[in-house]
Amino acid sequence: MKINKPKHDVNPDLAKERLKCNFNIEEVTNIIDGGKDKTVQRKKIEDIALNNGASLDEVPEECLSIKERYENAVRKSCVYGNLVRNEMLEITGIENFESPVLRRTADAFFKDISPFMLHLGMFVPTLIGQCTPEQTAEWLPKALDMQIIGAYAQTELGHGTFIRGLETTATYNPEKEEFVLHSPTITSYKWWAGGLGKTANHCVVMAQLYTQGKCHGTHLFIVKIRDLDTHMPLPGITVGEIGPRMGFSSADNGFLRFDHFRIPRENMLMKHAKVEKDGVYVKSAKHGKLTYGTMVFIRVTLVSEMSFNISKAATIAIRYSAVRRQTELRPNEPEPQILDYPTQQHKLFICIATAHAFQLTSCWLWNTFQAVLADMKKGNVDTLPELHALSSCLKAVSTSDALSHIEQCRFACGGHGYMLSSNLPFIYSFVAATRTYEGDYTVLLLQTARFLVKASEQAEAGKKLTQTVSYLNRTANADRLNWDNTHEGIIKSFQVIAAGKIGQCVKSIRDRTASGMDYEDAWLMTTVQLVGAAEAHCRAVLLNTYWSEMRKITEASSADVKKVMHQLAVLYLMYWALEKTGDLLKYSSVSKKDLDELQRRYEELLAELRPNAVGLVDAFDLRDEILHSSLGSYDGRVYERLIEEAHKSPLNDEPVNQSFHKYTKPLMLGKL
Ligand SMILES: CCCCCCCCCCCCCCCCCC(=O)SCCNC(=O)CCNC(=O)[C@H](O)C(C)(C)COP(=O)(O)OP(=O)(O)OC[C@H]1O[C@@H](n2cnc3c(N)ncnc32)[C@H](O)[C@@H]1OP(=O)(O)O
Ligand SMILES: Cc1cc2nc3c(=O)[nH]c(=O)nc-3n(C[C@H](O)[C@H](O)[C@H](O)COP(=O)(O)OP(=O)(O)OC[C@H]3O[C@@H](n4cnc5c(N)ncnc54)[C@H](O)[C@@H]3O)c2cc1C
Repeated sequence: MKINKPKHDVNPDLAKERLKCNFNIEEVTNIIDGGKDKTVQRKKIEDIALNNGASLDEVPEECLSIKERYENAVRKSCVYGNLVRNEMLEITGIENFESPVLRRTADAFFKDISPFMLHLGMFVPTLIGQCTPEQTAEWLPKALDMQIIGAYAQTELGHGTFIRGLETTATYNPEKEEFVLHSPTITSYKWWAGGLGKTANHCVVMAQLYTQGKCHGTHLFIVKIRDLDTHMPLPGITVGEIGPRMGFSSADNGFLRFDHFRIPRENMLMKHAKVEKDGVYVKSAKHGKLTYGTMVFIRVTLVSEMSFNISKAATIAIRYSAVRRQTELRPNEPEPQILDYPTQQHKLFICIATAHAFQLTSCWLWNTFQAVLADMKKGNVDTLPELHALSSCLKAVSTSDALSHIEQCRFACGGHGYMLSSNLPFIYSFVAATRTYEGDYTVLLLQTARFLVKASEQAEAGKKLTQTVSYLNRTANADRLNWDNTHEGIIKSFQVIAAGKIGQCVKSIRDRTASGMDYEDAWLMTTVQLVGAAEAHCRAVLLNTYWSEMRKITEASSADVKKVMHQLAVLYLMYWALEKTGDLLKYSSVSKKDLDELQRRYEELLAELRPNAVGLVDAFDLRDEILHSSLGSYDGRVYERLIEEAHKSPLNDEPVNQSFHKYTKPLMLGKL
């Protein structure tokens, strides 16, 4: 496989690691990409992006002022957006405008984030999912052609989670066939929308719909907020940027206030519910929550996004750990590579396995999502609740796990991992936001818990359950599981843990209502357990899906690739079994001896994977331009790059900073 050729000699330790690798790296890359043809397509698109303007900034993004950072990001977004519409979409096809390949190439342009991300990430998907055919024909081509740039303005200052509590109003006036958008309170300011502050000229707005004197709940509207020529906010619109935050520093998250701002009736996105010209409201015939569709879509895509982010962090930390030597093991012997420490392997190899687990699970989830969409097209919404429960817990757990694994990657790089030039802090702060946005971790797990409690009651009543909860049919009344020290045994034990926890929640709610509490309070008092039960369910789904998809996808692989893919999946099962020993002891007959044996096998597995560690991250095939890391580049020139990056600091522009003469010297001379 052609890897981007390093300009410099490869660090000798890293070169030796590559010689140790005993499987075909390209074969694993093809598995990750979803097939050989997909790898070829990805590389073609990467070449287009990377050969046309994704050059590194002369001054690192992080050394610019807030304004400069934003302006630089807009400049690069325009180059990138132009390439997407003129060249890349021709290869992926318009229907795949949000392909992970495009997302991946964007990283070569932005260390942090593009102000256009929400345009492609949420505005366009909302048009695709929420418009009538006429509205699609009107808006979508303009959006894809970047004639209009949009944002997704749902969250308000006062409410993000509780969508039904949003306060922005859209009141229909049948005489003028217009909606009047209004922000009645300070808490009704739209807040957070990416790209809204300075970049977007349109946005999708979620507002409470009033017609014929009645509120019909939240609906979506497309709103032009700025003049297309002058970019000035239109009268009735107050819009701006919300200020510096933990990450997302090169984008413009925005606020927006409406003062009786009028839009035509046709600007309500009417695929599901409608307001007729005379003001009659026609509700969605299918399901009340279809306006939440873009959120479900993004939750589904975030699982693959998490795989990508973990693979970046793991590549950086593992290559660095092969180059870095520290501490004498024995007197007068060379210091070992830090990758030789089992504690380091414990921090890092799980990251490789998790990247694979999330990638395979995300493909499976994507197929499930497509199947539900196909059902809905035929008018059948029966499969939507399961998709909502699945996408909610997988979004919550994958973002949360990614965050802690990425943090471990930073710890694994010691002090140098704290440098922005390592890119680990950028990856961390980007992923930190994913745990909150598109549905907070706890809130989404509680959504899954609602579904699980109902499923458990149905299982109790002898009803046959759908696929992802069918284990409840087998395990609902099971006592402690007989521990079975096989891979399938571990997966089954996670299903029993989940079933046990869900059953315990149902019991707690029943006990509380029996003692006089109303259902809402009984539910509230049980929410700590409910979150735990939903997490346990998600672990069972992840373990089962990773294991079965890995076996399917490697059926035709070479023996060496089969072996290493199998080892990673076993590592994942064992890691989680050891993380959850308390649960295993509670819900299965596992003994101390069994757990000691599991620990020993886990440690042996780390040692078996050790020679392939660099090969495994090379298989992620992340080009240096995408990694943006002084510690993780293919050639391993870690120390040279750290020094080169240090020299780029604007503080090194002159030998003496003016503050010395202005402040420090007067202080030294007692003249302050
Ligand atoms: C140039 C660069 C190029 C880059 C390339 C592109 C890269 C793309 C990458 C992606 C980047 C994306 C960046 C995104 C940034 C963040 C955007 C946001 O945060 S946006 C803001 C995101 N904000 C959030 O995510 C807010 C989170 N909050 C929520 O989602 C909801 O308010 C709620 C779910 C918590 C409750 O809702 P509520 O209305 O109070 O509902 P109730 O509790 O009353 O439940 C009633 C029934 O409804 C059911 N049901 C509910 N939902 C759904 C559903 N979706 N479906 C089906 N059913 C659903 C529920 O189960 C229940 O059923 P049952 O039990 O009765 O049978
Ligand atoms: C970087 C970033 C980008 C964003 N981009 C956008 C965007 O483009 N468009 C947009 O519309 N929004 C966007 N958001 C907003 C985001 O979707 C919300 O912040 C998110 O949905 C969480 O809502 P909240 O802020 O209201 O948190 P809150 O709901 O106030 O959460 C605060 C705490 O309360 C807890 N909590 C809340 N409700 C419950 C409950 N029912 N049960 C138990 N605990 C609960 C939560 O678990 C959390 O610990 C963005 C946010 C961030 C950080």
